[in-house]
Amino acid sequence: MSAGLTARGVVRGFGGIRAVDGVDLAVPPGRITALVGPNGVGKSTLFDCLAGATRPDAGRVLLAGRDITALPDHARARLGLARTFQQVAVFPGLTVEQNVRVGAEQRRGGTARALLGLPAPGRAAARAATDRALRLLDLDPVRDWPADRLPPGTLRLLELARALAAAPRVLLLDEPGAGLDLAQTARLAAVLRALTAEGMALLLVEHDVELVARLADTVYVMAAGRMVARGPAREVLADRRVAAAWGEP
Ligand SMILES: Nc1ncnc2c1ncn2[C@@H]1O[C@H](COP(=O)(O)OP(=O)(O)OP(=O)(O)O)[C@@H](O)[C@H]1O
Repeated sequence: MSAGLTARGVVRGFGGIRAVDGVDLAVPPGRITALVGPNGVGKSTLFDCLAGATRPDAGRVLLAGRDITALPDHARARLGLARTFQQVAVFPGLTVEQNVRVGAEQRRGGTARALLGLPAPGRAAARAATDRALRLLDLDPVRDWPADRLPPGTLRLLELARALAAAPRVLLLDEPGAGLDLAQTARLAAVLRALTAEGMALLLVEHDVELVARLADTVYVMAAGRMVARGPAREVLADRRVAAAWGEP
């Protein structure tokens, strides 16, 4: 049984297009895995199959050895899988702190308990998880701001903080570096390293080659729905064929 998240032979088509065409991928604990490739090669579709936003036509997705292929995204979240979105998704009317608190509540099944009219247990634990996530992403100074007043880079960090407050075992990040300034990128890199040191399994879909080179342990390269290369970041990124597939000169 392999820990972390694993895809085996995943296929997902749209009409006549096989967006993902029989893909294997491993996202092990304590490592940063990156998925790269030019636009339109199937990265987001594979990401959605892993996160549970869409179902594969064939193949399996395993979380810590358990087959989760048929589970919807919210059931996967309860098992310790969290994700962020390419188009940042936060609650604009809530404050930064309230947004992160939503993530912390998910970790305790708080939404289900609230629906049943039961008192929320472990309120202190949720508060502690919220505070930690806010601190990690340097969001304390803006914790009372409405989310819709944040600049794009800070919004992205907020989305990450909310995912982290749920204390996931596996975290899927869709373009986490997009829109960040240099200081925010450095903060992101430090946080992701710290999380993997604690044993979290991380997958990044990322266009920023420098960020991938700086962070990733293992890089997978997709082209036309298939994996065309995978291996240690330094080797894969130095490969000319990979640079060509990625659209580099
Ligand atoms: N909902 C959909 N309906 C029809 N076709 C789709 C759908 N989603 C993706 N596709 C097609 O599947 C292929 C793979 O798209 P996908 O978005 O997964 O690629 P990508 O590598 O993530 O691209 P990008 O880097 O631009 O996000 C493309 O040809 C795309 O047009």
